[in-house]
Amino acid sequence: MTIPIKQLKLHKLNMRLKDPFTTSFGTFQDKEFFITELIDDDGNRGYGESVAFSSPWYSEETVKTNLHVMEDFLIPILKENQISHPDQVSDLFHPIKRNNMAKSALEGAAWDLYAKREKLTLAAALGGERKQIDVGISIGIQPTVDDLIQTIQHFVDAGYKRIKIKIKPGWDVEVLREVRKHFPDTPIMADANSAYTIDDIEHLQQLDDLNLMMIEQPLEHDDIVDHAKLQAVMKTPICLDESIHSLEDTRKAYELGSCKIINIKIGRVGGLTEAKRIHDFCMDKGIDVWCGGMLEAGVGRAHNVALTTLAQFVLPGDTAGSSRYWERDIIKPEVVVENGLINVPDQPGIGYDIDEEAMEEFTEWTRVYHF
Ligand SMILES: O=C(O)CCC(=O)c1ccccc1C(=O)O
Ligand SMILES: [Mg+2]
Repeated sequence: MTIPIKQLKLHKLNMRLKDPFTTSFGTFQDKEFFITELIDDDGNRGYGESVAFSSPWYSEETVKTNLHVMEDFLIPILKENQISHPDQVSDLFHPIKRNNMAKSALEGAAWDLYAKREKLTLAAALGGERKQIDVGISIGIQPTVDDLIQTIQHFVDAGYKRIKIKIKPGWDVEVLREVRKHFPDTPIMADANSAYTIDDIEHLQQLDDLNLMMIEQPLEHDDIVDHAKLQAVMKTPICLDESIHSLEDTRKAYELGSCKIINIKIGRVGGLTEAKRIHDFCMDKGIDVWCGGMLEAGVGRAHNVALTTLAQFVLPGDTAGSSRYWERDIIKPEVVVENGLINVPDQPGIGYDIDEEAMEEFTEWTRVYHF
């Protein structure tokens, strides 16, 4: 049955992180993003969240390009076409090249609306069965090694099931050696966010002694060829993040042997439909996957929780509790981690309500599009 979409609301929000978060390419303090709200004739509301950052450091998309592409191309496509299932949104957006985070912000709202209309949890609508998901945490580059050790201790005590440490040239082998000394048995991985080149092979090979779960995106964002060369000479599994935008990218990385693990981010791959396709391919080929994060507020976090219920998400992801980044989140209840687990909500759709008061506090403006 056609989903009778009546309105789309685009809310522009701005939220300050509790603490700055530093990666090899820069520091985040404020997060600006869009909440998309699709409303049907029966008054159901589906929500999505955009994940592009303000600057094109992680990928070429930004908050402003997301707005441009949504307003000038994607929203008109949604207005001109009828859909009965969110998979069709992905097909309708296909002629627009890339801009995956803009696509995902709208496709996510269509998935939530669809699930609510069908009275299914988003997890069930996607085919997920887990009732609880394992969570890990991503720790930014710290001022000193002591700060890092203390921060790790804090999150280990809180129950997080694996610790991801951001690295960059000058903050890598020595730091990780020290960390390993303090935490001999903790599942630890490193994320370089593309900070190295193939000339660093010998340097990176030193990480093989540290029993890391994996090293994430050591080389250039668009270089699956050199990642294959690196994987061939390292026993530590390589995980690709920035390099994977689609099922096609996944297939090519698999055929080249560029990685053994894939970090699936819904926004980076253009939405839940493509994320699920990548998941299914990885399941078929025996590639382990986990769900990455983009410093999301509650709506995006809820989408990540739902996706992680799929069977091949066998490794703890980066979807921490709301309080890891936010003083106050925009959903009720907030996402809570206990003993390293998040309970998957059992209400229809994303399964969390919007905290309207919090939304108002963080909303800069709202635009309404009538269908
Ligand atoms: O906790 C999160 O949401 C993920 C944190 C993280 O590692 C990250 C944060 C900003 C940009 C890129 C990345 C990444 O996964 O590479
Ligand atoms: Mg990463």
